Amino acid sequence: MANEAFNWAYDAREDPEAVDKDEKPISIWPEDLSGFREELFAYHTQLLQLSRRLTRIFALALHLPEDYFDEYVKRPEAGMRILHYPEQEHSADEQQGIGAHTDVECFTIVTQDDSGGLEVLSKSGRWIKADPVPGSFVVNIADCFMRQTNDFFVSTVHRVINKSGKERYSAPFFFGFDRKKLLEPVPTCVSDENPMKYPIMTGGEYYRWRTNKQKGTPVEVKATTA
Ligand SMILES: O=C(O)CCC(=O)C(=O)O
Ligand SMILES: [Fe+2]
Repeated sequence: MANEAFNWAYDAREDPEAVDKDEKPISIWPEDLSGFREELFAYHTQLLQLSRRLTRIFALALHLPEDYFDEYVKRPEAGMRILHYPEQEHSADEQQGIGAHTDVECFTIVTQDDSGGLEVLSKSGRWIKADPVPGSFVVNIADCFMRQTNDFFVSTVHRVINKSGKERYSAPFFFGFDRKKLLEPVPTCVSDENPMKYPIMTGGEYYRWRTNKQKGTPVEVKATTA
């Protein structure tokens, strides 16, 4: 086994800025683990608020008004996963914890223990260790943000190989924009010389296309023209 995980999704009841507190939650939680949901959401809510702040910093970095993404993060996507990578006997060809991939949403905040094992692909095609630094996170750009910035921000290809000889724990937080909104290019990332490279669709349409693609089911998604 390469890893085992527990996943959960955004829950309006745990979002201090929720626009619709009555939105029905979708995640299923174990009933017999006292404090499990509460403890995880205490952390999740902090990361949610940090992510909203990060979108303001990203907006400034893109030479946009600071509040440019505020409308996109009123009802954000905010899935989280706690992962356990068992101690592994590894050989050269069978050492993957998670194979090379990019994440789907806007960006991912990764909390990891001190085992190491997360690697990111550099522009020159070399794997670089994203070694854990105490008190810091790894933040990876993901595909929706790459689309919206027309490749100005590039998704980080990453993988995990647990070579530590002990168990590894991590907790990625996947932050994305409101799925109902169009993944329109931000104005500072398109021009006559640099037209939009991607068909424009909502975050929800894109997500469905991506997850079906991963399952190997070919689907047609019609691009919505802005
Ligand atoms: O375990 C990690 O450090 C990263 C996990 C990851 O890339 C993922 O779950 O998408
Ligand atoms: Fe990932």
